[in-house]
Amino acid sequence: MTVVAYAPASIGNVSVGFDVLGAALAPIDGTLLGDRVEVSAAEQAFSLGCQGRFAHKLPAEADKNIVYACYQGYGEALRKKGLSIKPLHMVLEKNLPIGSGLGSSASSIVAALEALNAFHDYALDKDEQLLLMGELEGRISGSVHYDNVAPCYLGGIQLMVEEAGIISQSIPAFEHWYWVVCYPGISISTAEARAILPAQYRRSDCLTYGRRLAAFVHASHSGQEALAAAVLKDVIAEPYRQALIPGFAQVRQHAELSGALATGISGSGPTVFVAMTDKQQALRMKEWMEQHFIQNQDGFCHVCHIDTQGTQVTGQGL
Ligand SMILES: Nc1ncnc2c1ncn2[C@@H]1O[C@H](COP(=O)(O)OP(=O)(O)OP(=O)(O)O)[C@@H](O)[C@H]1O
Ligand SMILES: N[C@@H](CCO)C(=O)O
Repeated sequence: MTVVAYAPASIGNVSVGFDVLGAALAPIDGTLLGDRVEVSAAEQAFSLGCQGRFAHKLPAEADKNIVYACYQGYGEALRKKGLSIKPLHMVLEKNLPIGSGLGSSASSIVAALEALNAFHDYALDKDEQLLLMGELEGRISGSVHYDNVAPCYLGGIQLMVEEAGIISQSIPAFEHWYWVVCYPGISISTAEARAILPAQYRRSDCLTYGRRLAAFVHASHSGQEALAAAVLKDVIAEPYRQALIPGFAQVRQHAELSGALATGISGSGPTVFVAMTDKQQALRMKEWMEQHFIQNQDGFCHVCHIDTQGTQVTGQGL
């Protein structure tokens, strides 16, 4: 038996919701922008293979790959239920660059756990899976935050609730918005991009953050597109992180002149997103970013819609 799971890239924070808002991405040209993991039956307890465009950037030792931690964490969760993990071989197809701001580790974690769970007849329920995904993501970035794993797993735009036994719930997305996402090719460590943020914020920033996030969620539910776009702004991370991203100010300036709804940093960067409503404008923005923002051969740009499905078990071999 062989199972393959795909898990999409995601935009953490979506500017207005630091650590509590995340959106899954689907390129409009049908490209699969996310990692895939294959699980198949084997003789020995565990082995891991890696392939794909960014496999050479993964840690050399298999036990340093987050997929190995997923195997261990999943086995532990099964043991707590009186079940045991089967002997298996895993293959990670690493399609997302590491330290990109596209939820690269989250994509590996979600694809690995979804494939493992499908391989074990869905022994864990969705909440158990999401809790485990958050814990594993926390091990890499230094703190548990679900804004990549939740949209990657569940799809859509997810709001982290983390109260009353609810981890995350989806909010409506403006279906006709185009999200132009551009990875310039350099890497930024999430842990380091978190370490440069202030430990405390001014009261006025806290009030602005709460007001804009509430307004965005309200506007999304009530279909007020202009209001949603107007409040897509970040006072928590962007003022401190934008200096880490060469060319960010120029992207924003060009996007504003090109009719963009908003520009922001995807997760902890360096990927930048530009939200637009016109497809031709979005395609032109992509071309401009390819020429002016990408720094090396690792960079890429996609025009995306919001991915509504989240992770998918495709059933085919890699
Ligand atoms: N399968 C994996 N995918 C991504 N990173 C991995 C994986 N396995 C181990 N790592 C390690 O985890 C760390 C990931 O760092 P970081 O959280 O900054 O990247 P990221 O998850 O790719 O970021 P982002 O969410 O911004 O895309 C790196 O040190 C990387 O070597
Ligand atoms: N919310 C996290 C996302 C990291 O991808 C951060 O901005 O640090």
